[in-house]
Amino acid sequence: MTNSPWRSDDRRWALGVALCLCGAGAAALHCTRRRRRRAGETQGQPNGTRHASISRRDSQDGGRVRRGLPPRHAGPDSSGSLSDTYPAVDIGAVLGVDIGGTLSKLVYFEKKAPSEADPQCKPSGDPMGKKVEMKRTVSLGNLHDTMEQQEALKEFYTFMDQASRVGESGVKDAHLSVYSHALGGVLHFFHFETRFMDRAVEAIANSPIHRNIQALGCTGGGAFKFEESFLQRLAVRMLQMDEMECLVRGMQFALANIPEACYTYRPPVEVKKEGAPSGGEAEEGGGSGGDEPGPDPRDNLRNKRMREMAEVSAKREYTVKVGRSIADEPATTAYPALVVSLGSGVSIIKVDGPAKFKRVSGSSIGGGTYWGLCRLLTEATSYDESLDMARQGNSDKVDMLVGDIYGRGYSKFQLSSNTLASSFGKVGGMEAPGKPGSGVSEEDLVQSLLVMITMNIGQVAYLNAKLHNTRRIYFVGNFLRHNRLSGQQLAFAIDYWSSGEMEALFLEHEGYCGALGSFLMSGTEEPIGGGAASESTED
Ligand SMILES: Nc1ncnc2c1ncn2[C@@H]1O[C@H](COP(=O)(O)OP(=O)(O)O)[C@@H](O)[C@H]1O
Ligand SMILES: CC(C)(COP(=O)(O)O)[C@@H](O)C(=O)NCCC(=O)O
Repeated sequence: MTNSPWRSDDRRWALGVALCLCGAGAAALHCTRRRRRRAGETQGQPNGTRHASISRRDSQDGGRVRRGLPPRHAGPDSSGSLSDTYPAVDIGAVLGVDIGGTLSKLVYFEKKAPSEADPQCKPSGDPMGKKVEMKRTVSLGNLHDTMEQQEALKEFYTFMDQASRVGESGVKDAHLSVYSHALGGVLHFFHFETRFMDRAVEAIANSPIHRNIQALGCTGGGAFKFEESFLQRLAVRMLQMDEMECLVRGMQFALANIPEACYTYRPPVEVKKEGAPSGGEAEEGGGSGGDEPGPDPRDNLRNKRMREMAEVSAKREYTVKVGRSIADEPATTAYPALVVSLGSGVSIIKVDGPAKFKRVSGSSIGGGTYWGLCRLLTEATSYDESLDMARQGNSDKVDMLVGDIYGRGYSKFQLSSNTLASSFGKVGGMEAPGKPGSGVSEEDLVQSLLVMITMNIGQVAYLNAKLHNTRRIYFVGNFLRHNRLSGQQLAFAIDYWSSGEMEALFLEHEGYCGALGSFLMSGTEEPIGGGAASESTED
């Protein structure tokens, strides 16, 4: 791609912010130079201590690991010049970053009285989130102590307000902003593509915001990959945190503190039976398709539920989004649960209790696979566009169905004629696939691809849930962003394969759990080593 979201907007950012902040940009440049020098000095310390030693796991304190931000070091730098004194400000505590293989996610916190913010967020008591109280308010409490801190925060929030949309890639997900009573303020969410990280770093270096950030909580692979460039270019230290732990912590916090954080999809026929929510697309479920063989008395449909689902599966209609407040259920039903992270790749985590988890499996066929193949197969210029295309396509044009092979359904094993038998299976038999006149559109291809990747993830998730005896499967990650189709498919597949024993669950803040966890954890002090939270090893 030749378009550069960051480059095209660098000037706008810097100019806008400089104008708005009455020349703060120039001060920032001066400060950047000082900080760069300072970073160089840190690296050259005689004892060879590198900045990486700031990693939170390294600083032991009486048998505990201090996870809070390291103390700010205001005062003269090594030149001894007071005029070169570093600003006695560090607002890094309001930030949490998750730098993944494809997307970089930022969560930032803005302290507000409930009356100042939309009262969207009331504490709830989801058992999956119980006892996951973060002592985050401890470090947030000091943030407004001085005028300098307040000015720095104001500057930062102004900057982020202006950055609500940066070029093609930077997006503030304003619809996800939420008030947290537990934290006493609003959580905001922002993301951009990691491939633009170098340009993002340059844009930030040329803006005033980094000068008041000395260290910030960071997770994801990029916390390691970009550590050096953050330090050298911005003099910002990354406090590295494990991505699985952040993911679980962030998710548990969201479930416990954000009402309506969790939902699933159900078939209209089922929702209607239970009482359809207002606006639900309830309608009668159809039969199993006109070309189906009649019921075979020997078939082994296990029960009525299974038969109903086979009917629904014929139409693949898990279309109704249903809020899932599981707060009133006993905590015993909340665990164990499976968390499936649909990022560039797929990670599967078994959660046994608050902050008690283990990474049990993974798959390289994930969101990155979908988006990569999509770029090869179509002209889609953005992820969102590709999903809009998928919604318009007809994957049956390229997929081979059971009916294409049997000429009917395979009733002995409850495979209806429109069950997907082979993704892209028809293409092999086409005269000139991909050529004009083949009758296959990009929309058809991308829908087939989306279903293929989704079903593969669903199957890996289901088998792991079976293996680890988990009834609930939480699907998170940005593959589910702007992507109802995959959510609906997963809800259907998990329900169908498990004969209604398991449930697929989703989060409104699906892509931000890791960044949220990194924000929350960068202010906590907790024992590690032997603690369940550090149990993030594979089987
Ligand atoms: N704007 C986008 N650009 C690229 N991929 C996107 C975008 N929005 C969602 N995605 C999907 O989300 C995936 C990345 O999910 P994410 O949870 O952020 O993982 P990671 O941490 O590996 O970046 C991509 O592989 C893609 O499938
Ligand atoms: C390496 C990762 C943990 C990185 O996380 P991501 O940026 O994809 O969210 C993930 O891509 C993954 O688990 N991949 C699959 C590795 C495996 O086969 O288990």
